[in-house]
Amino acid sequence: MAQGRSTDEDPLTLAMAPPPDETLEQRLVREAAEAEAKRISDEIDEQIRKEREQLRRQRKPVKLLLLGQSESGKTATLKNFQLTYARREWSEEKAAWRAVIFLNLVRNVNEIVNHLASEMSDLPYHPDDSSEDLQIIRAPRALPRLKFTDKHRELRTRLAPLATVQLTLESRLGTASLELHSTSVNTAAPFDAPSSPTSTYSRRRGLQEFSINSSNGWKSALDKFRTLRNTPSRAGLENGSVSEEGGSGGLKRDKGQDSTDSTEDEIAETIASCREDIKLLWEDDIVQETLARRKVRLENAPGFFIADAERIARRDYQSTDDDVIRARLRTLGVQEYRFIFDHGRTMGQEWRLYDVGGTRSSRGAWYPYFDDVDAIIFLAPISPFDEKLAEDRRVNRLEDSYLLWRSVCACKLLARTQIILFLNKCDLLQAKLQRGIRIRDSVPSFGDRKNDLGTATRYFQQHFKEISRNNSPVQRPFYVHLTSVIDTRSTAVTLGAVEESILREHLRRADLM
Ligand SMILES: Nc1nc2c(ncn2[C@@H]2O[C@H](COP(=O)(O)OP(=O)(O)OP(=O)(O)O)[C@@H](O)[C@H]2O)c(=O)[nH]1
Ligand SMILES: [Mg+2]
Repeated sequence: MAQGRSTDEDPLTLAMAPPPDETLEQRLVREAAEAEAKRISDEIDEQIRKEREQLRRQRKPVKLLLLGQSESGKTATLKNFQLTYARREWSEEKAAWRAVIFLNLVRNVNEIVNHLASEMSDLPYHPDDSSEDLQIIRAPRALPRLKFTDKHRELRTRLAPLATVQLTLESRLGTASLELHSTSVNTAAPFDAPSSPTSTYSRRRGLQEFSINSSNGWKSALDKFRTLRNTPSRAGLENGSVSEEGGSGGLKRDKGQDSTDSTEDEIAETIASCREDIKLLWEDDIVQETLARRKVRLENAPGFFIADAERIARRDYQSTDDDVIRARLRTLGVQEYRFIFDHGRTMGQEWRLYDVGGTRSSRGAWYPYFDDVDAIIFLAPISPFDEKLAEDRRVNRLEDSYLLWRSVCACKLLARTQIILFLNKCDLLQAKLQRGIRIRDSVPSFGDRKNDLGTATRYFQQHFKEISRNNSPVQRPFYVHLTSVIDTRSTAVTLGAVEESILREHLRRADLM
């Protein structure tokens, strides 16, 4: 039976068997073809194995930490990620930002009304020294009194209800809606303190004070206003803030929801009834002169919406993408934001973004997040080269960013972590330079360089690069982007590059494990 074939062998085997009268030459050709077919089949198997492996590794979430001083644009960057890669969550959350936009608008109005009231009563004014943008402000000689009329008195009276609206919104939105105006922390990077027994104690205390808590972040602040009209039930991932109890700031209807909805409607109603007066106030020449004399530049401050009052102060106002990106609500503690990308190269991949509070007193809570993070986006706003920190008026904002950047680069735990620098608020920098503000007046080392955007960004970029080179424990590539993260289109392009670079690093790290 050695040569013979059993007649009950299956037809396929018989069909594939070499013909009994095969010549040597034919056999060689057949065997070569079979070897080639096997090679191709093995290659396909290997490809499938690799793809499976890749999928397995991709399933591990990509962890991204957003760092930078307060008002640097961390939350605005997070919103851009959401807008670009998680559109469903974005559209669910968008409506909830309406209350914040209302608060921002009402604050603009009340701030102006307060300045108007004290200028009308000739009260002495001590200007906010957070900006040194004083070169084009009034000459030292006494200026003639402004010619206020009944119109200004009436505007003040008719806009008075907005003071109550502000208080209602602040109490609803909680602590996050209030900016921090002082701190006892006087270092740029409190996570970096030497570990003496006292500092360990104070660090632990700091961590307790600022531990992640679902009840104090912007997400939970928004939850109170979240409108659930369109909220589908959410299986699987939820975005939410981490809490020690494992709670989530995700989409939950709280008991007060109905009353919240009606309060928000009433607020919209009150604001809408003031629409014409808000416009009159903002467009009034005497009011503008009052603000100029008092060195108030609302248009450069976060949450500037009064110029859009015509559109926003309406009962049926719905937040737009751009408004949400520009809305200002401070981040407290550390907010974890999870989502599965529905777009881009990493479609289907889970990302976890950590958005932190950036004031000096919040930075003590950052350290635990340095472990096991794939990448950091460090935001350094370069427009406030002539401004002071809100929480410590002695400290120049740019100087604070340099110190913070140095500590992050020098941190041993981050020695092998990819850090991507966003030199942010380039739009505001350009506006400042166009107004004739000279960098060298606040940054002497800038010297006689040209006072234009290109020269300035190159100069700042070089400075950050040197700090990284001189302080990183292990040499690391310097990734930098010039950004204005309120510009959603250009930011989407930047995030595309960032996504790719982080993913590459994520896969490389997974390979090492
Ligand atoms: N014009 C302009 N405004 C920006 C830019 N980036 C951020 N903003 C605005 O600046 C304000 C502060 O930005 P946030 O993203 O809230 O700052 P943050 O870093 O999260 O601040 P904290 O939560 O306090 O740490 C918001 O109103 C933003 O819309 C920018 O590039 N240009
Ligand atoms: Mg924030």
